[in-house]
Amino acid sequence: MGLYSKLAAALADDARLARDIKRSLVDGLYQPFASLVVGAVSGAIVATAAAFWSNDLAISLAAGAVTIIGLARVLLAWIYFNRETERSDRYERWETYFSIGAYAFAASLGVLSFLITTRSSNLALQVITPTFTIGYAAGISGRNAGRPLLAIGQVLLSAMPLSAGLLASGDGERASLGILSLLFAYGMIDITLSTREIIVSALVTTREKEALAEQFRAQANLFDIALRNMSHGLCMFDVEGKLQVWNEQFVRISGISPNLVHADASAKSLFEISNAVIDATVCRRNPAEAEFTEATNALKSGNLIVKLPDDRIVSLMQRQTAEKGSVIIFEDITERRHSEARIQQMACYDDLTGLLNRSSFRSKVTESLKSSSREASGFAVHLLDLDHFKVINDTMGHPAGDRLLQLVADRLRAVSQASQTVARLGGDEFVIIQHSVTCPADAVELAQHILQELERPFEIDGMPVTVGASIGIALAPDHADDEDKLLKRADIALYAVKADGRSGFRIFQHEMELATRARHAVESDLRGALANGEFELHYQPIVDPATGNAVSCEALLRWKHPVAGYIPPSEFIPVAEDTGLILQLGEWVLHEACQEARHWPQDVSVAVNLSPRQFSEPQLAFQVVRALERSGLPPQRLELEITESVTLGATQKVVETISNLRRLGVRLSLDDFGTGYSSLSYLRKYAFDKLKIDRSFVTDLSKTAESIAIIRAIIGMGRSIGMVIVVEGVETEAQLATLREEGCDLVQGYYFSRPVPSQGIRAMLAAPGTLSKLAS
Ligand SMILES: Nc1nc2c(ncn2[C@@H]2O[C@H](COP(=O)(O)O[C@H]3[C@@H](O)[C@H](n4cnc5c(=O)[nH]c(N)nc54)O[C@@H]3COP(=O)(O)O)[C@@H](O)[C@H]2O)c(=O)[nH]1
Repeated sequence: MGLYSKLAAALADDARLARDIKRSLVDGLYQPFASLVVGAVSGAIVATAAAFWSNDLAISLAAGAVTIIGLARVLLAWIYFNRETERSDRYERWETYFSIGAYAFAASLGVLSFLITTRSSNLALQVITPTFTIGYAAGISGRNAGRPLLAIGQVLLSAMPLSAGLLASGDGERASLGILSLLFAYGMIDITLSTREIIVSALVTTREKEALAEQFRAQANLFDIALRNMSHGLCMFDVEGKLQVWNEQFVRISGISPNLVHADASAKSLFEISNAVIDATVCRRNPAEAEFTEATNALKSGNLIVKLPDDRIVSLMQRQTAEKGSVIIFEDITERRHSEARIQQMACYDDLTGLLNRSSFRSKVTESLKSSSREASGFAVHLLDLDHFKVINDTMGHPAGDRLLQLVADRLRAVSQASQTVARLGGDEFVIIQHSVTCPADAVELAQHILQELERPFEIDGMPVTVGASIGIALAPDHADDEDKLLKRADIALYAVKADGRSGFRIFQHEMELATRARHAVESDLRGALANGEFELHYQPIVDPATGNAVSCEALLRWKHPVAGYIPPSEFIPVAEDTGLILQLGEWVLHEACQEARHWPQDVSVAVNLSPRQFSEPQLAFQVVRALERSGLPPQRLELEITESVTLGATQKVVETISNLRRLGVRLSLDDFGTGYSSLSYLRKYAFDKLKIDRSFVTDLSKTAESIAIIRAIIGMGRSIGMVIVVEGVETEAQLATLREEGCDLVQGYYFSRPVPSQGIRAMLAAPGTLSKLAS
């Protein structure tokens, strides 16, 4: 490539150079400072010598210029070194300043050489000055090669006048020196351009390296930040299992002393130091394998859970690196495990009793069904309901109710063997799965055992509390082969126990299901019966045995089913109570009875039965007022009959309802006395007007001496607290005679009349002779 093309290429390349490289090249012009000083001082020495020895004004002027310019350049360099910020921000300006000084110095040196070769005859000067100039040009071509135009300019400005002077001398030897000097300048320019290429490429390479190093440093820094700030522990092992990289979290999570964690520590030694053991609940253990080998194998499949000596649980996850090493991520999952266990506990167990809950029970039944079909063995489901739990809950408060449920759960746990499953389905409903039941007798035995255990009094708040239980039993696979059906059939059996008066157990029988279906049919028909006018009230007189006059009549509900005919209240009242229909029905009875009583003699009252469910209805007192208002019946002519179960579970609401009713002026009778708790304290507390002794005592009058004794005692007690005693179920003259002898206030029963429709009772009341004839 020719010199010109080289120069053009260099200049074009120069234009493309990045600013910082150009800045470095300009900076290079001022470096080293000493070289500038040496150049200026040597130039000044040569110039002084020339001025002194030549005794020529022009030479002296040129020598002065060399000296002054040289010194000015030193001053410029000094200023440059003292303006640190300015010199890098405004390097173009500093390049210009330097170029002016450099061109001026080269030109003055060239002029001095020209003048000496043409005007001085001093041999020493003719040697020293050109030599210095050529030396200067040679040095400058290398020193300033980074700025080629400047270096070439300096070479030309210093060497060309020297060549011109030598050529102009007319002397052949000097002329050849002049030509040599020209060739020298050409060579220097070529060297400048080549050197420039080397310098620039070195600078570019350095710059790229620095950029790479910076990039690497930034990445390393980011990596370090990421390592330090990750919540997980991390360590990286090389192909030989030697530690290469780790973070603080690794040290913290692994519990290994920090001074034992160092580069090249082996994975095996770290594992051993940590004293970690593989969590057997997660990994299948192979006792033959050493812990570390087993851990390594487990990690190969991706994940490993270990337990540390301080009971922390750590999860390890391994990834292989491209270099066949491995990166292991550590996570302390102790908290997560505990939360999972808590969630699991909450999902599967009943919070109050710690027994399995309904959903776990269902899964257990499913499991039991599967295993029973595999092993051809049977099992029993005992569905258990506490008797009168509501009463205890209402009277003693919910905390006491909760305590009772916990104590019941404890006893159930104690009676059931380890293989049996005990669960609480909700409220006071418990269930037990009894495994390996070969015959119904096995289930009977357990049910009896449970009942015995639950009959023993519990101690709550220092007080003995007695509850019974009812148990419905279904046998698998005989009664059902799916959990829904099994539970449903246990429930049907339980319902049968309750219908029989509770406190016992029954094993499911298919007839029970028929009864349940019939009950469901009643339930669905009952919903439309009121609207269809299928109900009517019959009335039964309550008679004064002394006069034979009816003092009141009890209203008794009858359902005239369009297909089934008369359905007795014992069949539909419990269904109406369960479904809540009793609330509407009860209101209708109240209205109907009050309206009817308006047609009776004024001294005859009407007695209306109220179900316990009606008492939980805040509107009851209002309904009574409305019935009285609409019928115009005076409140004193209305008697409300309630059973003991209402008073037993007396909540504040019930107490308020009873006192509201009393304030209205209506009278209250306690019905079926003697069949329940027969508590004297209730009689006093609610100040009933009447007490009705249950008809079962009258039935037994002729059979047991006890019945008469009880009736006598109740009559005596009632009298003492000013209550009217009514005895129900009088069917014979003999019974009437006995009761009259005992001083019974009022009697009721078939002996006088069965319950009759309104026309019948009206006729009876209009002709009192009918009843008195019987009474006499
Ligand atoms: N909440 C409501 N309950 C009601 C209502 N109407 C009735 N009932 C309750 O239904 C139960 C059964 O009643 P019923 O079949 O009508 O039987 C009553 C009488 O017929 C019967 N009785 C009367 N005298 C005799 C007799 O000499 N022998 C005999 N075997 N039975 C007789 O007793 C029933 C009345 O009992 P009681 O209520 O205890 O006074 C029954 O519990 C009714 O309370 C209603 O409208 N609401």
